[in-house]
Amino acid sequence: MVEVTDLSVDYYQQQKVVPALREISFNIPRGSTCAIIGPSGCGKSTLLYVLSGLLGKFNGKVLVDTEPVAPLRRQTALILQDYGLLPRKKVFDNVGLGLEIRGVKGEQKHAVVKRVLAEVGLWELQDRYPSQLSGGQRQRIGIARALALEPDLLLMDEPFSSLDALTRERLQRQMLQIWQSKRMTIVLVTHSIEEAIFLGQQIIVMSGHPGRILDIVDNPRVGEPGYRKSAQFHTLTTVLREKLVP
Ligand SMILES: Nc1ncnc2c1ncn2[C@@H]1O[C@H](COP(=O)(O)OP(=O)(O)OP(=O)(O)O)[C@@H](O)[C@H]1O
Repeated sequence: MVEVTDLSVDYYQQQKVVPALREISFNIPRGSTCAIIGPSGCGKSTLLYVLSGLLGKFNGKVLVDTEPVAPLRRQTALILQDYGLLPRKKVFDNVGLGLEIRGVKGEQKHAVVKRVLAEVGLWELQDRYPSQLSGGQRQRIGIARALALEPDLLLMDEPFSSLDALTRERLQRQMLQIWQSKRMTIVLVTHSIEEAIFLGQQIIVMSGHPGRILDIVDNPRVGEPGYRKSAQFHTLTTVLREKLVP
């Protein structure tokens, strides 16, 4: 689904080159999950922006569903850290925003918004404004808005980082259920080793700035009942910690 070959990205700041990513190569099979983890500033968000098509200036080859990555690809959804909800629009309209932009209106829009809000368990909050929601609820609304577009590629930039530990675990479980029922391809940027292991069938470990790939770890037990409490989960936590903090 995603094929990245020799990707390098530079930013330019006051005529100085800021190297962000160097010689990144990996593949993500369709319908699988991938977590990207690495130290602050190593280029994780940059990598996600490239995959979303928002950042078009790069060297190397990036294919999404066998096509060169392009902006506004219809079936790619990006969830940013701040959820991107519009404060003056009610939950219903926030969730329906992407559909509106794509020309889906009226009854059809209503049915989709209702379905995805029910999927994240928040249909009853449809008339609230974002400021009237908890952080976890806002995040679920952000997820619902992405789901409304029926993405086959869901990109998430530290989606649960600002939440308390319990809410975070609950939303991780919910994300896993959504993935198990829909089997879209998910790419998740995270600072959390636990989150990477809980959600990423493939874990891309990046070095510090400029970001290179240190290792790609296979994690096939994602989604198995009781995985978080298993010995293998804990062993992998230690392995990843040693890679990140040698
Ligand atoms: N617009 C920009 N201009 C210049 N440099 C930038 C720009 N955006 C990001 N950078 C630099 O590129 C590098 C990668 O940034 P990026 O935000 O992708 O890292 P990150 O791994 O997501 O960081 P964090 O984990 O702290 O969110 C950093 O060193 C950052 O300072």
